[in-house]
Amino acid sequence: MAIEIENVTYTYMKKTPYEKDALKKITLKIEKGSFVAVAGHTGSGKSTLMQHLNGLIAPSSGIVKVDGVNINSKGKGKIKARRSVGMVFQYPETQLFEETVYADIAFGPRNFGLAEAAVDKRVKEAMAFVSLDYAQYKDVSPFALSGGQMRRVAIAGIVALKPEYLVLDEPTAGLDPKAKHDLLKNIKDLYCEGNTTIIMVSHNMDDIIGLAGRIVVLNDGQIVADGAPQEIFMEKEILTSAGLRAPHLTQLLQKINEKALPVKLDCLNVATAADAICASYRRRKKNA
Ligand SMILES: Nc1ncnc2c1ncn2[C@@H]1O[C@H](COP(=O)(O)OP(=O)(O)OP(=O)(O)O)[C@@H](O)[C@H]1O
Repeated sequence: MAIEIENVTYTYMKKTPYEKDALKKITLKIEKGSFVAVAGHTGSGKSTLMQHLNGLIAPSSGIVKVDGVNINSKGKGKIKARRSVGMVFQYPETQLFEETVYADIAFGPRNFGLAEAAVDKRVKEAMAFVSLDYAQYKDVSPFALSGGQMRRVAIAGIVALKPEYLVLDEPTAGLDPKAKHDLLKNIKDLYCEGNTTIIMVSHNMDDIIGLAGRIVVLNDGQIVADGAPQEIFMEKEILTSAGLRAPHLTQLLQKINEKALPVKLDCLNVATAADAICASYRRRKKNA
């Protein structure tokens, strides 16, 4: 089971002076159960690629399959396959439209034909996921909330659909540090529950470091790197040309390595980095 993108090309405004090849022969397989980050500079094609995953955009050429079904074909399985991919857009709060937080989050599950008791359960779970108190916020207008709270309502609306594949297009953009920290933690918890494959767009390697098991780097509509975070963070040239930087932890280890001690650079958290520094320091002392 996977999302498979095969030789996908997408051109905006074809046959006009503004024609733009946003994706150029992209081939990518996202296995069910994985957490994949998609990174790249602004305009590299990340959002365009994400919108292909649930059929919002059909490729100019190439194929997108979800669990083996071509989601742009005329076949029967297409709607079910598309529904298994939930999409949280960049600035999803612009898509809120109902009169209360409850109604907004309940809209999708109701539309899927769930009974009211099941809808209610989904709304409560989704609000807990985004850390919005049910009793306090359920009857509030989404438009009376802060930007960060509106974002959480919009994300809850997608989470309530329990998609098998959850696509998050820069979910932390514009959030304050606490809201960002909470949201990333909740995304991690959701992934750890084990039922959701996550594809998350981010410019920020510090957001990605503790989450994704794989990073795909886009540059000018093409995949320029694809691998485990430890491998990608070492690719200084590729990252720089894609307008990205290694996470602060990796940069710190690189500096220590250049200036003081030979340390392992592929540490993904502070605890393993501290162990690597201490081990190297002990070796040096022993050999002195
Ligand atoms: N509706 C559109 N019409 C014409 N060109 C577009 C349209 N949407 C995107 N583009 C162009 O396609 C290219 C890829 O855009 P896309 O939004 O996919 O990039 P991105 O990597 O998601 O950028 P960002 O990080 O700023 O969201 C850019 O050059 C952009 O200007």
